[in-house]
Amino acid sequence: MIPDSLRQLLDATQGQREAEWQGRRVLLFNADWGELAVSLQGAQVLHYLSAPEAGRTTGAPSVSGTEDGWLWVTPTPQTLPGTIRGGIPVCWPWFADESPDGRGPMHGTARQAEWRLDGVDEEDEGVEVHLSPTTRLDEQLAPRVMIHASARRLHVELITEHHGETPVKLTAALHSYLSVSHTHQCRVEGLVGARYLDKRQDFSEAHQQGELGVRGPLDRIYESNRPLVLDDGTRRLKIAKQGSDSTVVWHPDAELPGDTPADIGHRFLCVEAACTRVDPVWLVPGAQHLLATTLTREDMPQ
Ligand SMILES: O=P(O)(O)OC[C@H]1O[C@@H](O)[C@H](O)[C@@H](O)[C@@H]1O
Repeated sequence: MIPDSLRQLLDATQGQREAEWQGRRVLLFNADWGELAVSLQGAQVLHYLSAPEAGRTTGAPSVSGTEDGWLWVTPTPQTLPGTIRGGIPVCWPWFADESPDGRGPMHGTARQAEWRLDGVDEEDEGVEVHLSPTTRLDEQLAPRVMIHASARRLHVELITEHHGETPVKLTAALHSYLSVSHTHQCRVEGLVGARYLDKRQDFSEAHQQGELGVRGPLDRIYESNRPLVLDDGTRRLKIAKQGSDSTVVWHPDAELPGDTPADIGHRFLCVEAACTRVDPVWLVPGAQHLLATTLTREDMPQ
């Protein structure tokens, strides 16, 4: 689900360019393999659409589906220095309110920060984009983001390197806002039997009974590293991940945040590759951690 203003910028793009959207610098790609938009605020993917869905000829048969893309992004984000709700926010160096002193901003400082483009490697089959923050966000840890988009998949990596002297606890998330026909049509397959903490019930513990059907507000941390399928009745999106034993599933249902217009508030579901209080990473000096998410369409010919 792409805002009209971003759609217009992409339609006016041939190949690669930088533009301004909602006061942020954005990298835009409109190529034979598909479309990609990335905000330099937060190194945040805002939009991805594969070529077969856009009806382009890449050798792959075209498939039905919304031409809106796989991600949802609000058309009315907070003004700067506020953040953009949607796409794939990078939550780092902590998830939710798990900052070391408990007082840091929700989901860390990376998504608000300015990032720089370190390199773009574009080929006929797709593009690889490398980003790092323009300022130091942590005393000991340094993040990098790599985004790879091609005709059939979107892959995002968050790499954390430890350049300091003492072990550091890291929590993080790739907080994907996935575009869906309606939240209440969604089924998330692959969590059967998984233990979860229910944030809406004061982190009470439970186990997933049957496949997860979304029918109301949800804020859960599942202890799971399994690949999932999100089926919204119109497409089956496969969500795989690396370096993560927490899967967060979130939608506020009717309690929509102020930056989310009511008419599109049920057009997303967050399914997040995360490291949370369930599986914090203890990084030692010299070590690095890779958190990654890979989206493909299960119902698209490979
Ligand atoms: O509004 P934010 O800061 O983007 O957070 C949205 C949600 O993100 C989810 O990851 C959390 O589990 C929720 O508790 C939170 O409300």
